[in-house]
Amino acid sequence: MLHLSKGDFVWLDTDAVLPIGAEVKVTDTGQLKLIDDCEKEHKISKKMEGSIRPMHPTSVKGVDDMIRLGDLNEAGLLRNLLVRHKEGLIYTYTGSILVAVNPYQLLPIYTTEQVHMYTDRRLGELPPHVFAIADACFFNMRRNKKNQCCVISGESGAGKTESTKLMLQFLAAVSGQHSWIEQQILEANPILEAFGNAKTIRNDNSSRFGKYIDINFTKNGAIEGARVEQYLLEKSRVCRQAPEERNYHIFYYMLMGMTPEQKKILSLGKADEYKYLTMGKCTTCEGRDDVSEFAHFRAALKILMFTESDSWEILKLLAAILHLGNVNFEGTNVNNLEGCNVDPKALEKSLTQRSVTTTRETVTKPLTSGQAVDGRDAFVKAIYGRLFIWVVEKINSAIYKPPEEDKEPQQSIGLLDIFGFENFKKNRAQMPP
Ligand SMILES: Nc1ncnc2c1ncn2[C@@H]1O[C@H](COP(=O)(O)OP(=O)(O)OP(=O)(O)O)[C@@H](O)[C@H]1O
Repeated sequence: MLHLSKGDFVWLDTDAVLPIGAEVKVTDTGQLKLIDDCEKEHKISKKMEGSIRPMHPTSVKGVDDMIRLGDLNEAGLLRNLLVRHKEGLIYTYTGSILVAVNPYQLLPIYTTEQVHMYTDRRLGELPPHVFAIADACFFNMRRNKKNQCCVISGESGAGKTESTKLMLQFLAAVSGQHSWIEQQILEANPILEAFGNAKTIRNDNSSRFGKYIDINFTKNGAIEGARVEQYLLEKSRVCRQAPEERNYHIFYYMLMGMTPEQKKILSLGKADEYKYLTMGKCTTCEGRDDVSEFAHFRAALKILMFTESDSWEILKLLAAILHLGNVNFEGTNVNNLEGCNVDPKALEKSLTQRSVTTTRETVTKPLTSGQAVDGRDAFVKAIYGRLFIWVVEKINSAIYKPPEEDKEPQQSIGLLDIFGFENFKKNRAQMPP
């Protein structure tokens, strides 16, 4: 039997998949016992002999670079993150990879002082931090004259979007210009999030698309422009949401934030009046203020050079989507053929009939109400998808400055936000072959 004394740390096999860390303590009667990392008590018995192993000293208090762990296995990595998280340390290195554990609270570690502190420092010189990674990208790009790419991955709600924004914030700060273009790049986020993020059961601000931001720098390291690429937007969300989930933020923003006059022109009411917004039986999101988010979104549109007319066209299109979602199709039976009706006539024709053109003739067939609903939803998803692409193109036209011919090639840092894996699986069908 392992000789144990008070204060020792061990790995303990339990029914769980992985061994758990435990500390040796003394009971009131002077016996030794184990308290595991989940605060569960275990009596020490002869039977346990095979299920206890000594813990390497590096795993006891944790290390800031997991390459240094003596117990370098899955349990060791997870315990290291746990120990550090309990101390409020959310960042840990594994070599040049940064692991971030979502703190779900605002920590005072992203201040201007922190930006200065992490600027021009070698990776590992200071405690692990997302700013250190951004600084390493910037430094390597400038010193080696090579483009850099940073991959930000994790499951939904892990903190990818926040980390991407923090990296952007750092790069904008160290680029040192504090110019219009930097503000424009930062303000592209609220627009992208309005159209591409939604409340899910795992994350109140879940990105439902993948994003690659390429930030271009002059040879002196000043931000010159950027380009956003989007991929695999979850279009099905526009027509359907799972319980307790919402449609894209933009719909709720506009219904809460538009003036009564604007809403009257577009015949809009409250969110709970629209089928497309109520599938998840959830139209509000605790902690999110749709009114102020809409104001921020409108301000960001102006910064990204969307005209008043652009903004109004967007709102009109979104209103049309909401109205279309409320169209009902009544099943009918004409000449023994199942069909459906809507009003007014023109809409009825386009949504309730299907035309097939052969080499010789065009045959028009009525759709059943189910087919009409599917057709309408497919149409709406296509419109929203096009709108999203258009918005991204418009953002790029404001922030992307193609390199001038006679100038040195631009250097760039790419930030790839690989969104939640379940999105990827859901949208794989939309991927090009
Ligand atoms: N560094 C951080 N500091 C404080 N809060 C954070 C941090 N990172 C994440 N959060 C919190 O966690 C929430 C979810 O994070 P985020 O949206 O970045 O996740 P995600 O990985 O992008 O998820 P998804 O794949 O669903 O888009 C944020 O809205 C924020 O409240």
